[in-house]
Amino acid sequence: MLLLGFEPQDVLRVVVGIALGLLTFYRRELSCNRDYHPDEYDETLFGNSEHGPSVHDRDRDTANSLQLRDDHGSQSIDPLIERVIPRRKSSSSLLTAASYHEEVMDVIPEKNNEDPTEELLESAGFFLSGGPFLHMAIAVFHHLVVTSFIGTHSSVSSLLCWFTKLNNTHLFHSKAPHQEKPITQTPESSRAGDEETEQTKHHVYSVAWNAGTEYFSSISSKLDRSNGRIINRQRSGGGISRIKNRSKSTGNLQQCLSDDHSRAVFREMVAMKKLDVTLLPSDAQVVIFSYLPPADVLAFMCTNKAGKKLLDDGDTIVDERGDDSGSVPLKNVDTALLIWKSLFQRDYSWVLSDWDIGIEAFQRSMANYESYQQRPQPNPKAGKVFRHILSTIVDSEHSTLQLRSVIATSSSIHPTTSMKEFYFIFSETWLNYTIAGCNSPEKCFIGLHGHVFNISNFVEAHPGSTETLLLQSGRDATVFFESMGHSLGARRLALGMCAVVNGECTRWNVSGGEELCGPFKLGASGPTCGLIKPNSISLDVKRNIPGFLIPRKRSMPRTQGALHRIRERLRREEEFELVNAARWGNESLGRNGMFGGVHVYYDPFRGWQMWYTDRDFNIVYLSTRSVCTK
Ligand code: HEM
Repeated sequence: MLLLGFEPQDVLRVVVGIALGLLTFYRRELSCNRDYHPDEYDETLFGNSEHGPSVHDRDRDTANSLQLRDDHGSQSIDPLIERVIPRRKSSSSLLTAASYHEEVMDVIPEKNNEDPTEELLESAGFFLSGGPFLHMAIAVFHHLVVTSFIGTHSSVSSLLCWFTKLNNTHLFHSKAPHQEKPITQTPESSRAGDEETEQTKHHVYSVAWNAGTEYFSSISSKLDRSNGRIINRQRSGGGISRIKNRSKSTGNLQQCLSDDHSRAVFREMVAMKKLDVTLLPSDAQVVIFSYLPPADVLAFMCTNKAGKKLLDDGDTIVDERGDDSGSVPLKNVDTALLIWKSLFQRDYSWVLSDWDIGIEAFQRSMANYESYQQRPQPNPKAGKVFRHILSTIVDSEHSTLQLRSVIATSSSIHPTTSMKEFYFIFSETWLNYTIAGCNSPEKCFIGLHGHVFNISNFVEAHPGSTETLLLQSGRDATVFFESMGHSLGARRLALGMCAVVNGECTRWNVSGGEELCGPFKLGASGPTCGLIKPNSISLDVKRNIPGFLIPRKRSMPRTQGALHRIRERLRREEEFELVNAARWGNESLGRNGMFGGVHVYYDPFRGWQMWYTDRDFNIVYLSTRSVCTK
């Protein structure tokens, strides 16, 4: 070795390397050759390899059964139910919730309850199995050869290079930063007829895109720094853990804005002319804001007067429309309305145009349109907002509703005068509005923690009785669900029935991965805001992670941030409407005239409504106003 030009310490390294390799091989033989005996499991439940499927087979079966989907796109849980419930029922007539729970918990593979010692052994086994050692040995060998034959300088760079390569392997995997492609063409620009207009528009959108990108990348870096400061202060016991807890799915920016320093940073950025979005043309502003989650739009609005003026359409709407054509001239005052309209279109409109349950709800809203039209018009501004909302829904790509005539002749049936307000009211009320009356065994939908679940295939197999579920379905039942203390198995079972996911009520970071939120998430329909179709790609990866949609254990209902004022107002109104509706139900229908009780919900197009199931199991919808004025 010395003759070949190797230094003594290099020789020593090689010897140590070989010794480690041998030790690894020996240790692996000793420790990793263990196997579990099937006796360790309860054979009465699982059988053994001779008499029944092994636990691994069962896990695989369960995973497969959870993947099955029915014709309507929701996952079918039949195989799981068939295997678990009837078997129990036949073996013992007394099916208690506890035994069912045990069985569901056993059948559904629980990944997170592995013995920590096993985990430790496993990782030690991996370390000693030679995986990392091989990379290291190659790097050292490369280093030695290059040191001896090429020279010290190039050797150092080659070693660095090797370690960089190592960094990119699965052992030290680091994700590339999120990068967006510049906009090349927009739907609007493709529609434009003449070339010149198209070029101008294209230019405007490029300017908008670049301004937006620059704007938000600078926010990101500043937030990164202020995040760093927050973490440091937390480490040094800076007593602001409250702020950390406040992080919502869209809350990075908001979270940082809770910090005085970050708020100042943000204000400073807005004050810099170069990054001032308020100075851009209005269609560029619409494009930029349509890439943001609503919480950040609100945060922007709160920074200064220009931001508020740009985004608050509450007081500025003036109905400029002279004819009934439905086309509204674009004025500066309309920018806020258009921004909130584009956010509504991005986040919620598909529910009313593409989801059959939502379409039915919307058609119900429109059914009494004539009678509403005859009412005196309280506010001419409301008519304009309503027309915009309708155009959003009808313009939707896959819309099945033909409501253009309604738009052309519509007047005020919608109680709000601001698109921003409508956006937030809808985000709070969509659930009870869309699934109202869906409480029959054939069409049974239920709301849990902000999401909608299609339990039609499960309702008859529910261990807590079919009637209990039917009584609580057709509305949000989180409180009832939680008060029964459902097990983790029950929660997992529900995941497969999810029909609409509320991006704001999910925990994107449950698996410990990065949080996809705030200004970092540029993209037309960011997964963190609005409603997401359960088959969306962004969800596929995470939806089966416990805790992502429904909390793993008994918890308060999940709510979305920044809506305290609206939520509080709706809650007070709901209490009042419920009392009135119950009184009306008792007086007019009596105890036997209905199944369950009278339920109320807020129709964002018509205000408070109520529904009940009559004696013949038909759903009856009524306006609270119409019954209370009788
Ligand atoms: C998607 C929705 C639901 C699913 C998947 C579900 C599933 C289950 C399961 C698997 C059990 C057995 C016990 C356990 O594992 O915790 C159970 C029990 C029960 N559930 Fe549900 N459930 C749902 C919604 C509801 C709702 C909304 C109610 C309304 C009150 C309800 C009431 C009950 C009752 C009363 C029991 C029996 C509890 C006992 O005997 O201790 N469930 N449910």
